[in-house]
Amino acid sequence: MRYSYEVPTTPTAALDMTITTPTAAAPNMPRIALIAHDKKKDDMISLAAEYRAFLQGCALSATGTTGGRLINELGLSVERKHSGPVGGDLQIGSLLVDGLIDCVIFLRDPMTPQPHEPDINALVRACDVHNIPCATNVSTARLVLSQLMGVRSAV
Ligand SMILES: O=C(CO)COP(=O)(O)O
Repeated sequence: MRYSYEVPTTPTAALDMTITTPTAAAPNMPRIALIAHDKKKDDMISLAAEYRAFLQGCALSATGTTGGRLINELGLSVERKHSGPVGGDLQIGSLLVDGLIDCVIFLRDPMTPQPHEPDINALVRACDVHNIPCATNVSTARLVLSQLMGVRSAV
């Protein structure tokens, strides 16, 4: 099977290398990573729109393309890492291992092979190793975000 993602021959020209710096998280501010595969990006935008008011009060990190859409379409403030296929998942994993992520919303596409499957597995494994909630579908994401919202409004 051929993957649809092709590594560009001139990386700086073809890859969006605009990486944003970390959002300073206030104490008790939930730090959430948002990642979606291409066929799940519309779902991510709908989900984030639904929880936009809450997410505006969170420190958000995202892989490149997902982050770009969250910024451009919803006006959210997002620390944007590289795109997933070129290491963005690993960058999110690194934040997580350093204790800088409280929750991962990772809308994976189970129907499409990904060229960076090992990176995806590494991130999900890191969530399990470090006992970080990882929602991989919209229903679970709603449960996790609603729970975080409830905890936050109870503080
Ligand atoms: O590939 C991804 C996750 O594995 C997502 O990366 P993008 O947000 O850059 O599309």
